[in-house]
Amino acid sequence: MFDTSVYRNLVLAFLALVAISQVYKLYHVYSNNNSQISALRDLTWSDINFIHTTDTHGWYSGHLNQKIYSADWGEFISFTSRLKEIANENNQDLLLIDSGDRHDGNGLSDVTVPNGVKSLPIFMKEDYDLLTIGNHELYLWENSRQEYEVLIEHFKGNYLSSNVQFKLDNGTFVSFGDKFKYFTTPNQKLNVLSFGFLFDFDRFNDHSKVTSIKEVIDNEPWFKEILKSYPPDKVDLLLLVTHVPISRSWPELYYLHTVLREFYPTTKIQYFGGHSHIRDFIVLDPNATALQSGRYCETIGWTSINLTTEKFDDRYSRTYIDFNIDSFQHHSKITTKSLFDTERGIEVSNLIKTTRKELKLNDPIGYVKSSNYYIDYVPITDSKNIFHLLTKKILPTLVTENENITTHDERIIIINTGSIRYDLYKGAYTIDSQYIVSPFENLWVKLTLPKGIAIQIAPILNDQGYIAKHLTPPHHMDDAENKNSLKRQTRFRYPVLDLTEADKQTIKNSKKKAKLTKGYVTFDDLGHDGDDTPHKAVVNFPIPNVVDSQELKKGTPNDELVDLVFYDFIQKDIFWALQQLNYTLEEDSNEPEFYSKKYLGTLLNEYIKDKGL
Ligand SMILES: O=c1ccn([C@@H]2O[C@H](COP(=O)(O)O)[C@@H](O)[C@H]2O)c(=O)[nH]1
Ligand SMILES: [Zn+2]
Ligand SMILES: [Zn+2]
Repeated sequence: MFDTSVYRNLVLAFLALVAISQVYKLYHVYSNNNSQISALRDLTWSDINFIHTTDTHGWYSGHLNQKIYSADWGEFISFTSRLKEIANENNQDLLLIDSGDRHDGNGLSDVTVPNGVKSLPIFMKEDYDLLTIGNHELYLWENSRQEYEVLIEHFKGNYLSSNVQFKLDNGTFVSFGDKFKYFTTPNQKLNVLSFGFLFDFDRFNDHSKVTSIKEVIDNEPWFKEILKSYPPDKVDLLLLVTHVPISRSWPELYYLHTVLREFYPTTKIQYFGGHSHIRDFIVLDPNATALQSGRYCETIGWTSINLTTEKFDDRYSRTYIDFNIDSFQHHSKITTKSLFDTERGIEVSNLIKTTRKELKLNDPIGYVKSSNYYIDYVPITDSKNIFHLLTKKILPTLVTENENITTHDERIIIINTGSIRYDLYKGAYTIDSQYIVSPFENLWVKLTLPKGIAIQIAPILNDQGYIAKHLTPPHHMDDAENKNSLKRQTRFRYPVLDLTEADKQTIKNSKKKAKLTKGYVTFDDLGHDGDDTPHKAVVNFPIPNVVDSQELKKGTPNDELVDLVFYDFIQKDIFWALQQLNYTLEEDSNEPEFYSKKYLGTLLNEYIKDKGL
């Protein structure tokens, strides 16, 4: 017989559990006293608030061996959902924005053909309000097609591109997404006019086209017509979602700004930038600022605007949020992980796990035992520098796959340092590590040159006079031109040249706090309190545009013929250097010959698998 009192007790016990869990939830949601995360700097909320990502390059699994960037895309989705809840409760607006470059740099995005097939559906689980295209969506046609057919289809009117076009099968060029968007924000009912721009990129595939911002403004009547049809009384805020560095040394946004100010003398303007992979915030004038939010899911950018205050100091805030769960929970004010996670966030985290398994991203190929190898935390000549490793050990293992070419006893191999994207960490080396270090599967090509000429190519490409923006690692782009504003650089540079006394004190203090983790210490136009987590600054040593591996014999004459091997990606630059040397190639050898398709990532794999590091 069924005993009703047992049933009643069970129901009561269940109800009691529900009640306890609700109280527990309320306590954790509203208490913010967790000592582990209380050292963080809080976000400043205002009328309108923004979460900005840029240059994610497929890092949706998070950084598996760096705790400070270890959250995954599912956790990011939970984070933004929690922030949206806060915004709605307070009748404020929160918009999510992405500035492009969504693949090339991680196994999750790059191991598939075409790359992005598995990672973009993960990226797309985030509800972006506005997004735009980066140059990495334009190197290869299949990536542009994917962008056009999958992303734009999914994000519909939120995908903005005012200066990039896609060529349809019938040969007509159409905009990548929409050229502009005029909308009203859900809570504050602000009228927003927005555009999407890419920097003046000239290496797009032949199914796409980039028109420079200047050309759009000067030669395409549609742009000014839009500005005229939305006069200042119809626009509370202009949003420029761009894949353009916001630095003052990059003129494109400043040209755009001058023109916008002719039409909107005092309207609030907010720029979002990308491409140079740094944290930065710039004040263009009292009513216009620009935010750039780093790279590789290391940073989430936050900015907020108070639209009514008279005081400039209260008008803007910006925060660079470290991509980890402590930061996310701190800013969401939810200290318990299980209460922080949303159903959708958990689903996406699970999707990442199963995709990684399917793509075998965690399977070890070999082990890096001896040391970490850094891009710029140690000087280029240090044995722990990755370029030292590549030029001394890895590149010499390259052999030609072309039986039909004549090779010579001596050889120089040149790589652009920008082709190496991240440090190589001690521990299991996987297919993921391969793409993290070296994602670009470019072809090796060869020229035959007199030794005296070949040895001068790398020094010419590294000469201060040659600002090879497309060769340099992205976050070093500003260095050459920005010598006078080193203190505004995203991390402390070495040597630090022109710091003020206050800056020096900050460095001293940050070094004193031994417990701080190493990471970004950002100097921007609002000071140096922008990083949500105070860090111990890391030192970044200078890196040249290119490095070379020289297999040369001592004493051979300068007119001895040698092989100069390089990626086809830098062919134009090699030819430019030859021109500087007044060297003319023989007519029958003025096209580089195919040398090998075994790109650097594969060479690194084979080396680690066979010999170990
Ligand atoms: O095939 C390629 C494509 C690109 N690179 C390097 O990447 C940067 C651009 O990276 P962003 O993320 O857009 O800043 C470019 O300057 C090259 O250094 C490459 O080496 N090979
Ligand atoms: Zn990028
Ligand atoms: Zn870019």
